[in-house]
Amino acid sequence: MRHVANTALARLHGVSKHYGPLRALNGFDLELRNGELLALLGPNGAGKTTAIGLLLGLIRADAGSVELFGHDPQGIAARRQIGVMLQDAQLPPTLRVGELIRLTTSYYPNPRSVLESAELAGVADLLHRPYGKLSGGQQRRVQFALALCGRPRLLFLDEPTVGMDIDARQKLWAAIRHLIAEGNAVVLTTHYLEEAEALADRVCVMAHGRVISEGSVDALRARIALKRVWCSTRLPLGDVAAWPEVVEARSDGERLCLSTEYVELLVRRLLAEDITLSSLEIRAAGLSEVFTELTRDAQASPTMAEAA
Ligand SMILES: Nc1ncnc2c1ncn2[C@@H]1O[C@H](COP(=O)(O)OP(=O)(O)OP(=O)(O)O)[C@@H](O)[C@H]1O
Repeated sequence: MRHVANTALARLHGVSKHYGPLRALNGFDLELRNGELLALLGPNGAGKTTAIGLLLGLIRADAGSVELFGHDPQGIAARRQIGVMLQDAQLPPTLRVGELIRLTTSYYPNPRSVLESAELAGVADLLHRPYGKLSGGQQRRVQFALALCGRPRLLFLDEPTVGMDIDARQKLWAAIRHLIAEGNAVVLTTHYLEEAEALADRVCVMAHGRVISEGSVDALRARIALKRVWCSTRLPLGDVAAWPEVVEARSDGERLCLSTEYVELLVRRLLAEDITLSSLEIRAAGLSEVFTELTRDAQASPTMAEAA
């Protein structure tokens, strides 16, 4: 992992945000640090976009403090140091890609050239095309070019690879890595767990407006000590599921998948009780399984605040 300077570029502290009776953020804390990629994960409605909207000064918090480069996020000095790619970007459809990039660079004091921006985002071949005539994935790449063209110190990417095919996604990941290597910071929201695994220095899992876990991808995975033991066995699923070593048991039709904290004990017992046991495989939990387990408890929490 890269060395990441521990300097906060932006901060949400004790932030709450309501939409009517709905509490989107609830005493939420977040710090964005220099030179790091932070992935914000969480199920739909967790509050990721709301957190970004606050940092961008698009909405105001009901309580708590919000800082962007030490200032109010609505100040122009702070805004000139950020690049943004939101989910609901609305851009003039008749403008050509090159014109859009040129217009956006004009807001920044030290922008990249139009060509450099377009090349980094993989849209150099689209410069003369009207934005409205592009495919959804191409439009997302143009939005990425607009986010990076101002040479921002901090980029906000809200689900940047939605609608992109695998090739486009890989290219965008490479471009994001390039920006990080240049020393920029990125905050990324995503539903693609492999995206967080591929890019993130730090992962913050949100559910119901709160942080439920924060750390490196590895640390996150280590939080769930459970291992998965896969095997083909003639032992009935119901019997194995009742063993004290087994937390959860399921079958994919061919093999059993057993979740356990006690791998050695479980494997010993399996082999002792079924000498024909085969296709044995032990796996650590993937981030997607960790994510599901972390959010499961939070799902039970209420989303509606008491009427104010
Ligand atoms: N302008 C709004 N008016 C009313 N409710 C809103 C508004 N914006 C967001 N919400 C609600 O606030 C909660 C948090 O929404 P938010 O968009 O921040 O979640 P998210 O984690 O970004 O979700 P997703 O992954 O679906 O993009 C949701 O319940 C959402 O319906």
